[in-house]
Amino acid sequence: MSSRFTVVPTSFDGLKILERRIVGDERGSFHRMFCANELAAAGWKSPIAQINFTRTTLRGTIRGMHYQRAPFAEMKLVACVSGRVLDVVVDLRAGSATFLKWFSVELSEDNHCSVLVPEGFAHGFQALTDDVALLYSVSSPFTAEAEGGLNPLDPRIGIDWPLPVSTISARDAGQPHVTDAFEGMKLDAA
Ligand SMILES: Cc1cn([C@H]2C[C@H](O)[C@@H](COP(=O)(O)OP(=O)(O)O[C@H]3O[C@H](C)C(=O)[C@H](O)[C@H]3O)O2)c(=O)[nH]c1=O
Repeated sequence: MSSRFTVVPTSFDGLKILERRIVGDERGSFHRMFCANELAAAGWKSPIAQINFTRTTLRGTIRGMHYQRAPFAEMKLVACVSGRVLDVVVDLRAGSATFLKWFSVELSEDNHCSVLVPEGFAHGFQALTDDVALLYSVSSPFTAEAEGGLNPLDPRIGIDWPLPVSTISARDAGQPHVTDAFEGMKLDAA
């Protein structure tokens, strides 16, 4: 069976864009959202621990930048199943050549792209249309006590959000800015 995904590497180690191949017929279309075999080859090495669905009502809303500290760090496979978002990740891996650098990709219902985010990244997005929905698989269960966050408007990270922020949670708006003391995530931390 031919591949159901085209895996596109990025300049960030382990961060991949997956283009889902659409199978269509007179009834409509079919595409695979996850495939253990193909995803293992792309770097997804763990069972799926959770699949999350979020709906965001207003264009311009930002959710993020969230991560879980080791040993609860998560891989994420993120897809937009309604509307359009700018999906953004920040590399928090201690010693990474792209430490504290950000990467963005547009995900939409129509472009059939997912982003495979390795452990050690903060993740967030901005809704580019009203009524966006994200469906994303994570490799580690939600662990509130291990949650961390970056301020999505932190000038030191410098994320270039395309729209004025329309809505942001108090929690996200109140996240601390990165200081010189921030050494990043040591993923082999016990
Ligand atoms: C992530 C998560 C949250 N929750 C609870 C915690 C809160 O009571 C409520 C909303 O959580 P939060 O405000 O963190 O939701 P988002 O702002 O959409 O956060 C998510 O969106 C950004 C973009 C991410 O990448 C993370 O996966 C995730 O943090 O759901 C759960 O019960 N289980 C979960 O797995």
